[in-house]
Amino acid sequence: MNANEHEHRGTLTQEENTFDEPNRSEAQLRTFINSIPASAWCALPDGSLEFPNRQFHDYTGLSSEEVYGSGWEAAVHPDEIEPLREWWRALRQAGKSGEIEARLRRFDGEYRWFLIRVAPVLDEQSHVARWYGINTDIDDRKFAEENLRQDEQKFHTITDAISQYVVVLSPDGDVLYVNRVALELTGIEITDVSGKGAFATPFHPEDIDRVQAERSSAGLREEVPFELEVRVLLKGVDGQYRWYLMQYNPLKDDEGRTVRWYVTGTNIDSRKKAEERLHNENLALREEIDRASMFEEIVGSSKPLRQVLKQVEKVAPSDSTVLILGETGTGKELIARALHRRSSRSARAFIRVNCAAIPQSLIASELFGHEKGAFTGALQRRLGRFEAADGGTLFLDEIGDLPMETQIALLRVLQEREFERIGSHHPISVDVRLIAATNRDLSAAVAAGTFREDLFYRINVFPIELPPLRERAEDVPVLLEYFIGRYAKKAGKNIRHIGKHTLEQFKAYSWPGNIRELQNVVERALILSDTDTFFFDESWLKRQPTASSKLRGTLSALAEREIEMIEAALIECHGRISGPSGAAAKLGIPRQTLESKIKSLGINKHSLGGL
Ligand SMILES: Nc1ncnc2c1ncn2[C@@H]1O[C@H](COP(=O)(O)OP(=O)(O)OP(=O)(O)O)[C@@H](O)[C@H]1O
Repeated sequence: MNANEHEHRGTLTQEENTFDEPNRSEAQLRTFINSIPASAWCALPDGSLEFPNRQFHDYTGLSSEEVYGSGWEAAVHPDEIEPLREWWRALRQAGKSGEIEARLRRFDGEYRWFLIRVAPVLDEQSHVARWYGINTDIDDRKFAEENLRQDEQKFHTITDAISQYVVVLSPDGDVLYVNRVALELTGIEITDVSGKGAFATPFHPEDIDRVQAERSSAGLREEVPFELEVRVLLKGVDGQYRWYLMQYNPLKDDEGRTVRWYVTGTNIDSRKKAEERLHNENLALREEIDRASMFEEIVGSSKPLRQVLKQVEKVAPSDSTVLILGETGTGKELIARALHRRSSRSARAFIRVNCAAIPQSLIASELFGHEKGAFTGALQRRLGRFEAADGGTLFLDEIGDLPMETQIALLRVLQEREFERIGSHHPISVDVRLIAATNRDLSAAVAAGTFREDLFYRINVFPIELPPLRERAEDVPVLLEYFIGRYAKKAGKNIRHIGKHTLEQFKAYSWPGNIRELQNVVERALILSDTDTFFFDESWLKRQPTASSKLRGTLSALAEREIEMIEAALIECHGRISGPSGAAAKLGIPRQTLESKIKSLGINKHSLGGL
């Protein structure tokens, strides 16, 4: 095919047009055209009608003389004469085939719709030699189309009056119509959402894959009603998405084929938010139940404790980040809960994360959550503790144990108040008050390069230092009484007396495990006691004169601190050294190192393990 022929694709050359071969007579051609069961005609290169067939005459009722030249225009509906002339002129100029729809008057005066199709026949010089046309009656189709259009128009008028989000889809799910309410709510134009795949324009980017999968698998393919939940970006709510329930209903034709989908959207945002809140609160309640002991009061009236409580009262109602410092078992978590309870967030979740108890590789996902498939083993999307604490308080216990990369992520949340789930690029903003606690010396960790300085300054907004029990020995009797009361009740026993000597011993003891250690001693004593006088085995406090304690006078402050930390860890881990719940893991040092330190510092691990 040469270039010229390309240009005239859809036209016939004289060689191809068997009816124009020189050896065929004009009469034969006319006979043939007359036998075509449709209005057919032939026109000269200038467009003037040369020969209309019999059906043309029969339909229009016009004679040959009347239609020759441009006389045929008499059969054209007045509204279509101008567009038809224009189209015909353009076609002749271009020398190309074309088609147009127009109403033509029947012999009885009734107009019907026709599809007029024209093709030129070219001579050897590629000039138009003739135009051949055929007019096909499409009135029934046009009528059906018009009915449908009117029906749809009526439907649109009705749906526009409905104060609900309504969208009409094609059987494939392409948007055909969006009602006024939906357009106003989303602020989008119908042109933004019409066409393939554009249905998701106002949807939350995180929901699109799921919606697409639910629509095409279960939904549109099955051709039965279905519904899904999606977040929709609404105009005028400051870039916020709202949860909508989308209900899809198919409209079927007489043969049961789906011709349209009607989708209604209902705002379910408050229900979803309430569900989320409930979920958070459930989490918090579960934590509360797990740690029922946390409902107890803060016992003690020593000056150092009163000072702490004064600070709690001052800072609790503010949204400031609080850093609680203190040795293990001094009541840091108790104080964190007291801060939450006295804040305006008290009705919302208090979420605790023990950074030391979670394997380092999982801590980021625990805090920020992850998407399904974000890493091996991430079989489900999981919300992180930050999201769970939204509106409430997040308590990061043992913050000094946070790995470096999580420290960076945490710093970002504190600065920008947003984060991404692992495996997602979509930022999530949360409203969380942070309370952190540590028994480590964070400034030393900063100096040693294991804790970020910028994060330290971020969390050290309002530090509260809990004194160790040995510095508030005057609280020991009241704490002892308090724990005896509690555990006697639990053990079904009645303790009436505490010996003077017992009290003195308790007050003199250094309590490296602080209040937790005291609590454990009382619990153990109550289990064993069978009289109404509080009795305990003195060997339980024998740590005081152990080799480690004896050495204290001569050891440097650093070694003393080390001994305290190791002893406290051993008490907490019930004397266990290795394993995930052992003292080595708790201190974040290898087992062998801990073993050799215990030996070199002369710590008696056996006397510490029993509690
Ligand atoms: N002032 C107090 N009155 C009554 N009970 C207390 C007091 N302080 C601490 N406790 C109790 O002592 C135990 C240890 O307290 P908590 O867990 O708050 O200490 P912590 O400093 O957070 O310990 P760790 O550093 O090991 O996490 C808890 O059972 C707590 O209820």
